[in-house]
Amino acid sequence: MKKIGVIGAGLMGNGIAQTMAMSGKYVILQDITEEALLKARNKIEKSLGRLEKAGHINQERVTNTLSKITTTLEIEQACKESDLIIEAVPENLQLKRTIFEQLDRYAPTHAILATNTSELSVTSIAAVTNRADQVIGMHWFNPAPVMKLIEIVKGIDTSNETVKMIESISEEVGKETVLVKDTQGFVTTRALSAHMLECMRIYEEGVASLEDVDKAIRLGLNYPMGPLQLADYVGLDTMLYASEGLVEAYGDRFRPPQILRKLVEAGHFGVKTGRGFYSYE
Ligand SMILES: CCCCCCCC(=O)CC(=O)SCCNC(=O)CCNC(=O)[C@H](O)C(C)(C)COP(=O)(O)OP(=O)(O)OC[C@H]1O[C@@H](n2cnc3c(N)ncnc32)[C@H](O)[C@@H]1OP(=O)(O)O
Ligand SMILES: NC(=O)C1=CN([C@@H]2O[C@H](COP(=O)(O)OP(=O)(O)OC[C@H]3O[C@@H](n4cnc5c(N)ncnc54)[C@H](O)[C@@H]3O)[C@@H](O)[C@H]2O)C=CC1
Repeated sequence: MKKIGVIGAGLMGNGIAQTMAMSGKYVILQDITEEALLKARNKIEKSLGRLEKAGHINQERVTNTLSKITTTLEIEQACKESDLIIEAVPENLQLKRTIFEQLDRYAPTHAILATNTSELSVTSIAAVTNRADQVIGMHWFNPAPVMKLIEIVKGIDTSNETVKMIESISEEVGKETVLVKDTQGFVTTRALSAHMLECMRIYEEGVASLEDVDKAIRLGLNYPMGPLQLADYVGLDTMLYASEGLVEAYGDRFRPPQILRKLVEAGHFGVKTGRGFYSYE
């Protein structure tokens, strides 16, 4: 797999594009606005700069990586020569199904179509294509260039060959993998949501301040980030979509807390909008 299409250049799309290009893949990154593409390029440059400053890569690798990434507003352009297409558009089943119809139409017949969904049904997404055996969940973690895991989700019709190819490319780009059945939330989103949503309720009930809930989990349980800080980092919009999907599958225990819903209603999605539980302005 030499050429990778990435659909959606947001938080995850730009990190996935960067990781692939750092491993020598040619990447074509697509989004619906020039602004999103520009923002993505800036984020990639910043992240590469950070890795260079920390001594992980040299200037030549930075230049080389950037030269391997092109951007486009045309989904057809991102598909037509790609061996693997990774979708990272917002967590909405209908949107993803619409995108996959187009990926199926424009991608070469050998291409694998992967979704970075956090919890939606890979099987349902695959069902709109004529190649369900070549559709798979390839669930990355934020920040994609740093986090070690890819959670591979095998839909009902995903072939073993497709699984093997995704395991192989994940390893090639320096990631470890786990293989999971296509169930709502897989392993990681189901486990993380239970923890994060409960921490939001603890804060909502006034048990401790925002800072102290985060500090308690960070220092007392040895997590790299507090749950409310992590929620801002992941994106509160994404968290709300994910928890709504989990409620449908597992019931009330994943019900989104009022505070999460209100922040999203106000347009405060976390780091990406400058405000969430914390302010970043
Ligand atoms: C209802 C719930 C629904 C949820 C559904 C959506 C979510 C999903 O589907 C799946 C997810 O992604 S869940 C989120 C997973 N991510 C995490 O948990 C991140 C937790 N935080 C961390 O690991 C570290 O704070 C972190 C690595 C971020 C930063 O590390 P530190 O705190 O130690 O800070 P630094 O010292 O600044 O960084 C450590 C090293 O990493 C490098 N780095 C960090 N960010 C980078 C980036 N964006 N690009 C490049 N390099 C980066 C940094 O340079 C540093 O390197 P060293 O100098 O070598 O240590
Ligand atoms: N935020 C996180 O920590 C993680 C998110 N995910 C999943 O990755 C996917 C994307 O999430 P984020 O990158 O956080 O969202 P985001 O909101 O940062 O980025 C989504 C991007 O998709 C673009 N987009 C919207 N409609 C589009 C279309 N029709 N065609 C092309 N691009 C379109 C948007 O303009 C935006 O740039 C979601 O399914 C999410 O659940 C998976 C792992 C971690």
